Amino acid sequence: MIISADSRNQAELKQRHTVFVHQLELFYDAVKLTLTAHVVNGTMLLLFLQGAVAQDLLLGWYAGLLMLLLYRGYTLYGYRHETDRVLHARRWYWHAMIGVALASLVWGAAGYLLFTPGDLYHQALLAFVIAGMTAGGITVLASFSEAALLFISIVLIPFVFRLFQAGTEDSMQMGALVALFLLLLMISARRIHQTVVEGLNLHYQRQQAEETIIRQAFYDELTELPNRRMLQDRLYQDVARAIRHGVNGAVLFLDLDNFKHINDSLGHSVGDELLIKVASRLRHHLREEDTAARLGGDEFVVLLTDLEGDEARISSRVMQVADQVRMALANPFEIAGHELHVSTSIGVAIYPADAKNVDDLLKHADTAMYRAKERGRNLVQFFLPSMQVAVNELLALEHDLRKAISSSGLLLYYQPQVHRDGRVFGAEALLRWQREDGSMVSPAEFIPVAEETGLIYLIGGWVLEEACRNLAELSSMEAGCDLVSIAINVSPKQFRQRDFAGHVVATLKRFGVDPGRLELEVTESVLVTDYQDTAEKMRQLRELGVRFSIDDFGTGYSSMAYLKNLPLDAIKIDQSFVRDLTTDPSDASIVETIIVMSRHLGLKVIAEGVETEQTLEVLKAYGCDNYQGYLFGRPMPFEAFKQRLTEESNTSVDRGGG
Ligand SMILES: Nc1nc2c(ncn2[C@@H]2O[C@H](COP(=O)(O)O[C@H]3[C@@H](O)[C@H](n4cnc5c(=O)[nH]c(N)nc54)O[C@@H]3COP(=O)(O)O)[C@@H](O)[C@H]2O)c(=O)[nH]1
Repeated sequence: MIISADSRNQAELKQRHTVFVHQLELFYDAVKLTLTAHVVNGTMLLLFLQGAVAQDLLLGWYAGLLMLLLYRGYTLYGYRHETDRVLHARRWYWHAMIGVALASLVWGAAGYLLFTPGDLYHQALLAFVIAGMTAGGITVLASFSEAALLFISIVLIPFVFRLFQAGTEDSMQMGALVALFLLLLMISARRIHQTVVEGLNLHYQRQQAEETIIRQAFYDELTELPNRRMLQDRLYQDVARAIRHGVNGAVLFLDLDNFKHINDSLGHSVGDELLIKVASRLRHHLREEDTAARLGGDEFVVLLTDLEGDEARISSRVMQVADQVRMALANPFEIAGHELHVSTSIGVAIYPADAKNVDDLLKHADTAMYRAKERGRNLVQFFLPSMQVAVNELLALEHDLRKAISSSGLLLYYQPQVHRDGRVFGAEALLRWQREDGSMVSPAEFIPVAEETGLIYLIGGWVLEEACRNLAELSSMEAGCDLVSIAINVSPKQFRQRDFAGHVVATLKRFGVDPGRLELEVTESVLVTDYQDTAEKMRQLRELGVRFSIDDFGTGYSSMAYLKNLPLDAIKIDQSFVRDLTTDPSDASIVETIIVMSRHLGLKVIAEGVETEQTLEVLKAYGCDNYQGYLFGRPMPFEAFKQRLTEESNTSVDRGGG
């Protein structure tokens, strides 16, 4: 409330000052005309009153008039050459007022000193000239009512006084008329002044409204940098200019690597402040003719224009600027008591070489920026045509994947997990995408795309639901199947969803599934990022009975701390160690170590990718009791998996088991 009243006051003050500056402008614009009126009327008076007034007096008055003209000419010259009329407006106002006061004195003196008592003819001539001066005066002085009122009062009152003082009937009648004229002039002066000021206020408000419209349409509200529309416009013009003049330009696409983390952990106001400071550093490090724009979020674009020379020179110049910008943003930011460190990935596209079209240029620079991120962030990457091919393929994949999600193109396969005695105790649910032509796309190919595009939320939700639906169906089957559990893969992004645990619980409830039969496979990266949040979600689900296993163990961080502290049930030894177990002694010792360690920690261990009997024998010898791999069955459709369970159950009944 206080802030808005404050800013309203400031806006009013600004308006008043701007209107005042325009009033002054109008005043000085009229000075030339005023000087002409002084010369013409003064000279007429000199001629008319020749012989009727003492020569010395007349010439003395005329000399005074010329002095006045000199002063006003001098102030007009000074005002015209003033470099900051806004800042020094007050000073020029006082010069204007002094000029008006002096003019009033000169013409007031005319009415008083050049008055001819008893000579009605010359009195009328004097009245004629003075009336002309004052009537003209109220229009040219209308921008300042005080100036107009001062002028007409000081000029006319001594003249009226002399007319009444003369005492004749004619002069007194003329005095009354001039007094009436003075009154009318005062009223007119006020009205003209009001019209002028209202006009100036309206002009100011319209100008402000236009500026606001332009600002909102072409500038980013937060950072006040040009926005996407303005950038596109400038880029369009500069590409055309570059082609015409045979020069080059560069588009630098900037993305702050850890902005999302800062925004999420410290709040949006800190995030906003950071963006404002980034914008200010960008402005500071660029030449006047270059443009820094904000596209939205933490994405900025810098436009470097007029780059001349051969390809090598241009590239090295752009690299130099890009590195300067990157380093400028790498200096810590002090915001709300935090010292924030930001790194920036920059993608570069050169025009017209890389593209002549605005959209393509921005796309290419964006693609290069993504490549910089893939290469490890905090880097500058120039666009290469091969990148575009990869991007197009990726976009096509994303498009097809979206279609597959909405048209039941996704399937869930199950790969049996078996115990030492060959009994199936569970299965890993593995996603399959069957294209319309029947071909299968590997999850290894599309899960990363789904992660990148956010489609993983939809897909992960579908997998959970499908697995629960299948688990419910298994529970309703005859004896022998009800102990089987299903493990699903949970992607890091999916796990970090705010309501992930709630969603799992709701889905289990919806299908009436025992939580103890659901296992969530998470990778080591999930466990080490945002530890508190991960631990909380795991505990919440573990309390209900949901189990957790670490997938691909040994390929990531392999921190002992999380093995000890998090509610884990099983470790899955990555197939890359299992595959060469019988031939590679290092892999053999890694596998053996993991098995021994798991046993000590009270964790179940499952070996993935078991393909041969020899591998199985070694695993058994090391004490590993649970296996998954082609040796026991490839991932298969749910119906086939059910069939397998039924067959096993029958075999065990035949053998007298149960
Ligand atoms: N977030 C999700 N990720 C998923 C989901 N479904 C699968 N995936 C991940 O995709 C990756 C590739 O999976 P896939 O092609 O299905 O490969 C799995 C098995 O088929 C394969 N496997 C199993 N046994 C053997 C074997 O004996 N030899 C051999 N060469 N390959 C074998 O291993 C993959 C199992 O991987 P893992 O999850 O590490 O246990 C893979 O990373 C999946 O995780 C999903 O629904 N969500």
